[in-house]
Amino acid sequence: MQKQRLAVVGGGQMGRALVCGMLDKQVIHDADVVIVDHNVASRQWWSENRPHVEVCPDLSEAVRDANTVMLAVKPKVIGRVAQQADRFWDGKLVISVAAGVMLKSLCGWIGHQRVVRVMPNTPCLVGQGVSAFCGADDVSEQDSAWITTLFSSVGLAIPVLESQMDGVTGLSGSGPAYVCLIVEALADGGVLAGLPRPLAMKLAAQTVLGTAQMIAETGRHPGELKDSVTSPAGTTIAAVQVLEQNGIRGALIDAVVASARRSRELAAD
Ligand SMILES: NC(=O)C1=CN([C@@H]2O[C@H](COP(=O)(O)OP(=O)(O)OC[C@H]3O[C@@H](n4cnc5c(N)ncnc54)[C@H](OP(=O)(O)O)[C@@H]3O)[C@@H](O)[C@H]2O)C=CC1
Ligand SMILES: O=C(O)[C@@H]1CCC=N1
Repeated sequence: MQKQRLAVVGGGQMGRALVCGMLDKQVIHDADVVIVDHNVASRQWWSENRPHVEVCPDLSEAVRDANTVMLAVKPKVIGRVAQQADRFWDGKLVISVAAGVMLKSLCGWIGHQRVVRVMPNTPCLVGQGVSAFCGADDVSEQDSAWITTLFSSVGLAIPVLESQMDGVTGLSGSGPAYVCLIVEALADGGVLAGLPRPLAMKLAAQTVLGTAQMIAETGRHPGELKDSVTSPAGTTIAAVQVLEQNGIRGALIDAVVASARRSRELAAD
């Protein structure tokens, strides 16, 4: 395979989770990556935390030598970034991780169809992310294989239809925030019940981690696994009653749908 050089435009939250995760898994190496970020604080973060990765403020310089360019800037600026650099995209595979921004728009700005839209999530930082992707017309099998190699190094990489991208964004793209709220609230509950904060946080995070792993590894339905915790007249059913009275399932369903709706709106912004 041709040697890959990756330029990442936008070294913020998602750029960091992806690149640091990929570097840790050694699917890419320090010398093969350049981060482009106009934000001084962001460039400083890279210099302090990944001192061997090249960082620069200038898009043109970095893109020149890359054969893959990942755009990890906010949806409202991605059009400007893509058009600003339109003469650089020839011969390069372009990846966008921007929520809501459609392949049709990306290809129009970039001027070719070798473009992949990916919706990753922040647990890529620790190799436990999930990234859904779809490609435009000129993405080759070799390109798809490279995308799969890159993103499966930091979690699951799943090809989807573009029409599924808003739902993916609502569920797994935004999902780490919902889970963090849940972990934080569980820890608060532990503190209210008298546990020290560090112990409560450890118990909350490990309970979510272990339960997710149990669901993924056993393939058993979450309802069945919930029943296995719930003794007749026991502690768990008393808590489940409180959660149901407060509409936890409806709130989570509404949250996913609200994020998916916002993703659809971003396409039109
Ligand atoms: N965060 C997440 O969990 C996820 C995010 N995404 C997508 O990832 C993309 C990036 O999000 P996120 O990482 O959270 O955003 P951040 O704001 O954390 O990172 C973007 C970085 O790019 C910089 N930047 C903006 N414009 C330019 C430019 N023209 N040239 C160079 N650098 C630039 C920003 O600087 P400055 O702030 O000064 O403009 C910032 O440092 C978004 O499109 C989002 O939809 C997708 C999945 C999950
Ligand atoms: O909040 C956002 O818009 C981005 C996209 C998915 C997760 N974060």
